[in-house]
Amino acid sequence: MEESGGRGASLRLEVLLRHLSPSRAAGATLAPSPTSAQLAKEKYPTQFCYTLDNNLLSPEQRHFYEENGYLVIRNLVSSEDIECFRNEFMKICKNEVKVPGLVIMRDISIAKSEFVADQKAVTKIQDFMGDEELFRYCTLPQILKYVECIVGPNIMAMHTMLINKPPDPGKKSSRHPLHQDLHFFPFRPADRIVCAWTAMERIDRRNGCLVVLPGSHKGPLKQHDYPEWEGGVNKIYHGVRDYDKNTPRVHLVMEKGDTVFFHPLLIHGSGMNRTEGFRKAISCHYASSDCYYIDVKGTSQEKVEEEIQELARKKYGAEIIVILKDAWMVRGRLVKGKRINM
Ligand SMILES: CCCCCCCCCCCCCCCCC(=O)SCCNC(=O)CCNC(=O)[C@H](O)C(C)(C)COP(=O)(O)OP(=O)(O)OC[C@H]1O[C@@H](n2cnc3c(N)ncnc32)[C@H](O)[C@@H]1OP(=O)(O)O
Ligand SMILES: Nc1ncnc2c1ncn2[C@@H]1O[C@H](COP(=O)(O)OP(=O)(O)OP(=O)(O)O)[C@@H](O)[C@H]1O
Ligand SMILES: O=C(O)CCC(=O)C(=O)O
Ligand SMILES: [Fe+2]
Ligand SMILES: [Mg+2]
Repeated sequence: MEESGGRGASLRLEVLLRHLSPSRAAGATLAPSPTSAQLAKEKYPTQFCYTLDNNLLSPEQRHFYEENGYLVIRNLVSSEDIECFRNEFMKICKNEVKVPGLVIMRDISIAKSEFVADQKAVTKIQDFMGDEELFRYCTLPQILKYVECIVGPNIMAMHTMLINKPPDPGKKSSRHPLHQDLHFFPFRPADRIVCAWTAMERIDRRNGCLVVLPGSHKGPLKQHDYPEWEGGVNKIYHGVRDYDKNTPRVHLVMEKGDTVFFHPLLIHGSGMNRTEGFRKAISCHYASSDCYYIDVKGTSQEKVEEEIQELARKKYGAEIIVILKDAWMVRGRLVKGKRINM
């Protein structure tokens, strides 16, 4: 990285002074070194709108998220932590642990087959905020410090998932169609929402890595529908109806512990799992507690709300009228700062 001659010289002087006389170096004779936010603004003078001023992201990282809508941070979560999450997930699959509020999803190809208490039957668990061990993922300080650069100091964990993408049963149903997560969320503003997604093992094209359309977060929320896939589509796996097919797709190859932060309008999906293993990732969607709920009636999100309410009616009985806002209010958990609206 290039540094202006003046600043480089003053930094060297400061180091020298500190070396010679610590008390003098601490004095007010030298200008304070520029913050990371100041450096970013010098280097990229255009307006930032997807990130907040912070002292963590390098100017390059900040610019990358602004332009592409995602940022991969390598080796952010330790192997030890990931093994704890993996063990807890296995216990849940074996019914050794019961988690209040948990939603367990099985692949459509096995949804109607006989139940086995094994990870083979579980494609994804959602809403693990009732499991202290898994929820620890959402509170990891090294993740929250990146989240804070995007959503600010008051942070809610709104939606949690552990995805256990099964070996494809031969029908390509292990794919996740291209979508925008905001389609599922009745809160705004979108720029104060971010997903953290951590690979629990090496994930590449063979086992179905994330695929992103860089820059798509700058576009609007698009219409979503079930894709017309011959082998069937999982419940609520809506895909964007149309997108620019010429936009280059980027496959995010990630090692265990690598974490991607992405904007809720970023178009993304995942390919099929061609291996025999169950490829695992853990994720959390965060929002600023300053966000507000919107009424999705009359918008492209109306259908997804109806579909979720239909699921809730089946699960909890016909007399229950679930207000989407309330459903989110009870699931969200504060992880940093103050709880304001959410
Ligand atoms: C209180 C309200 C809150 C509701 C919470 C629901 C969450 C909503 C999603 C929010 C997502 C936001 C985050 C963005 C991320 C984007 C996504 O990942 S969206 C895609 C994920 N979608 C889901 O996970 C859907 C939510 N899943 C579920 O609700 C359930 O897993 C379920 C699919 C309804 C199945 O649950 P369950 O009731 O335990 O299952 P069964 O009783 O065995 O089956 C009921 C019925 O459903 C059929 N079925 C089961 N699995 C599938 C499947 N994968 N695909 C299609 N159909 C499935 C099953 O055959 C049964 O059918 P029947 O005809 O009634 O017999
Ligand atoms: N025919 C299709 N129609 C709609 N979406 C698709 C189609 N094929 C793949 N996708 C979606 O596009 C994204 C990336 O798919 P991609 O083609 O990169 O993966 P793949 O076909 O599983 O593997 P690869 O192309 O790397 O061999 C995924 O979200 C996938 O669900
Ligand atoms: O395949 C994955 O791990 C990610 C799926 C996804 O984008 C989602 O659940 O919202
Ligand atoms: Fe998603
Ligand atoms: Mg392909």
